Order: sequence, then structure tokens, then C-alpha cells
Amino acid sequence: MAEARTLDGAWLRQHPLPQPHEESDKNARGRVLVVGGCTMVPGGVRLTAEAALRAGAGKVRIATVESTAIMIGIVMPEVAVLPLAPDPKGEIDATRTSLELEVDKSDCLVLGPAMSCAEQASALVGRLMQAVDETPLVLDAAALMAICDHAGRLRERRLPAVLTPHIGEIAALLGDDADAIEQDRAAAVRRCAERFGSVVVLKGAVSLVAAPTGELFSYSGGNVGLATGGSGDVMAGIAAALLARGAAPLQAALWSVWLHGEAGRRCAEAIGPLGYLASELLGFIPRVMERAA
Ligand SMILES: NC(=O)C1=CN([C@@H]2O[C@H](COP(=O)(O)OP(=O)(O)OC[C@H]3O[C@@H](n4cnc5c(N)ncnc54)[C@H](OP(=O)(O)O)[C@@H]3O)[C@@H](O)[C@H]2O)[C@@H](O)CC1
Ligand SMILES: Nc1ncnc2c1ncn2[C@@H]1O[C@H](COP(=O)(O)OP(=O)(O)O)[C@@H](O)[C@H]1O
Repeated sequence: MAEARTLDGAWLRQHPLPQPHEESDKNARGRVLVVGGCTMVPGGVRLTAEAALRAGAGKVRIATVESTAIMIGIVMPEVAVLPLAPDPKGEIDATRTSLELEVDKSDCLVLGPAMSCAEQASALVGRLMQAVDETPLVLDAAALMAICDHAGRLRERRLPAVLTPHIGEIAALLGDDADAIEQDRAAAVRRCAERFGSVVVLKGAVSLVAAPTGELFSYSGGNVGLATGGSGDVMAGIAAALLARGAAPLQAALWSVWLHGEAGRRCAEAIGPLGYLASELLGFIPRVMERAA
């Protein structure tokens, strides 16, 4: 099996991100729809949404549980919120809303951040999978646990989706044991990319990114401070913004891994190597992105 290529500045420079025209309005700069959250983790979608804005998306909307949507709209005046009717468990009810209409008005959908209920994630994924054939897609957290039955549909997509599992999530996706996967992470991420016809980012101290074509990259430029609650939500938002701006799926995945890691390095320098918050990554994204462009 071929070695992983190290993700470095040379690759990034050879694959520059699409830039908006100076005349672009907010719609032309890319519209992201974040679907996620739950009553126990109401703020995770805010991290994803703000990361998308910081990574250059022009317009971001959040669809989340009704009971927390208003609060998020107040603390985050830059986004529109779509309250989704609650079910008795206080999670998103996939059966009573018109999410498909919102998907039609989006250049990228990110599904799953900060969702905790597998049943609800499964219902939403089942429903939205019909609506997102053409829409760039990032699947994260609970949404990943819900796609095992949709591998065929994901493989048929014209544009591969981007999946962002950590070790536990990829174990669930492959129906394998996390310890066994640790023995050969490269083989696992490649198998996952092939099975789901998607670009897969296996997150960790060394992140591995595999494309369905078999390409494999590794990145180890972050730091352990990134192992903190909400950090993955930030990366999912960056990837979504880059897709909405017109980046190809593998390009968006690799740039998001790198921008997230670089923002972590800036946080470590400015705040300290341990104890910076996922939300503190956000403010560094624009400058890191500018320097890399
Ligand atoms: N909870 C919070 O404080 C915050 C959560 N937020 C957001 O909520 C979402 C869920 O995050 P989370 O932290 O609730 O679940 P997470 O650990 O991803 O587990 C998911 C599954 O993976 C499994 N699994 C995990 N690691 C494993 C391993 N090494 N080896 C094997 N298995 C492993 C794990 O198994 P378990 O540990 O339950 O046995 C479980 O089944 C996410 O978007 C996050 O950013 C933030 O927005 C704010 C703060
Ligand atoms: N030891 C580490 N060194 C560098 N980066 C790490 C380390 N541990 C985790 N990360 C990165 O931090 C992020 C954690 O994401 P995730 O596990 O989804 O967290 P959460 O679910 O809390 O958002 C990933 O991008 C991962 O690559």
C-alpha cells in the first residue's frame, strides 16, 4: 500500500482556495447550512457556524432544536436560525419540518455537529440524503453514526461528501473495534473512503485524509491543545465554508485540517499550549488563511 503524502505548504500552494471577486455579495461568497445541536450541547452549532463565517462563507444558517434556537440567534447575530420542532426527547424532530427548502438555498450542508441522539440523527440523515444529491456535504459527529445504511447513496453522489470521524466514529462506520483500527489507521481510513465513496478525515494527533480514489495524506502539525470539546465542530465549519466557496472535496478537507491545526498553533503561542478554548481558534482563522493564500 502506498505511503501517505505529508500535507505541506507545497501541496496547499499548488491547490489554492477559490477567492471571491471583490464585487461578490454575501450569497456569492458561499451559503452554509449547519444542521445539528441538541439540548445537552446547544452551543456546538455556534462553533461550526462561526468557523464557517471565519473561513470566508458569506451567509450561514443554523437549523437546530427549537428550545435553543432563539438563544443561539441572540448570541450570534451574524446567522439566521431555523428552529426545528422538538420531539419528546428534546432533540430535532426529523419528520415535522421543511429542511429540504433550506438545503435548496445552500451551497454546503454540514450535518451532525453537537448532535447526541443517534435515533434523531438517523432520521434526519435518512431524510436529507434524498435532498442533498447535488449539494456539497460535510458529515460529522452523530450524523456519522447514522450513515452506515446509506453507503450506496453516498457512493453515487457526483461530488464526494466529506466525513470527519474521530477514532470512535470511524470504528462505528466500519463496524470494527477502535483498538484494531489503531493498529493500521491508514488502511482503515482508505477502506472507509472507498466504502462510502467519500473523502474521509480521520482526526487525531496525526490526522489522515483519504479520497475514494485512494489518495492518502497525513498531517501532524497541530498540538494536544486541540484535543478539547468543540474543536471538531470548528473543523467541520471550516470544511463546509471552503466547499461552499467552491473548493473540491479533497481540497476542502485538506485545507480545513491545515487551517484548524495552524489556528491551534497560534492559540498555543498566544494563550498557552494547554487550556485554550475551541472558540478561541475562531479568531485566528482569517489571518492563517490569508497567510497561506
Ligand atoms: N460533550 C461535550 O462536552 C461537548 C460536545 N460537543 C460536541 O458534541 C458532539 C459529541 O461529542 P461528545 O464529546 O459528546 O462525544 P464523543 O466523545 O465524540 O463520542 C462520540 C462516540 O464516539 C465514541 N468514542 C469517542 N472516542 C473514542 C475512542 N477513543 N475510542 C472508542 N470510541 C470512542 C464514544 O464512545 P463512548 O466514549 O461513549 O464509549 C461515542 O460513542 C461533538 O460534535 C462534539 O464536538 C461540543 O460541541 C461541546 C462540548
Ligand atoms: N493530540 C492531538 N494533537 C493534535 N490534534 C489533535 C489531538 N487530539 C485531537 N486533535 C484534533 O482536535 C480535533 C478534535 O475533534 P473531535 O474529536 O471531533 O472533538 P470534539 O468532538 O470535541 O469536537 C480534531 O481535529 C483532531 O485532529
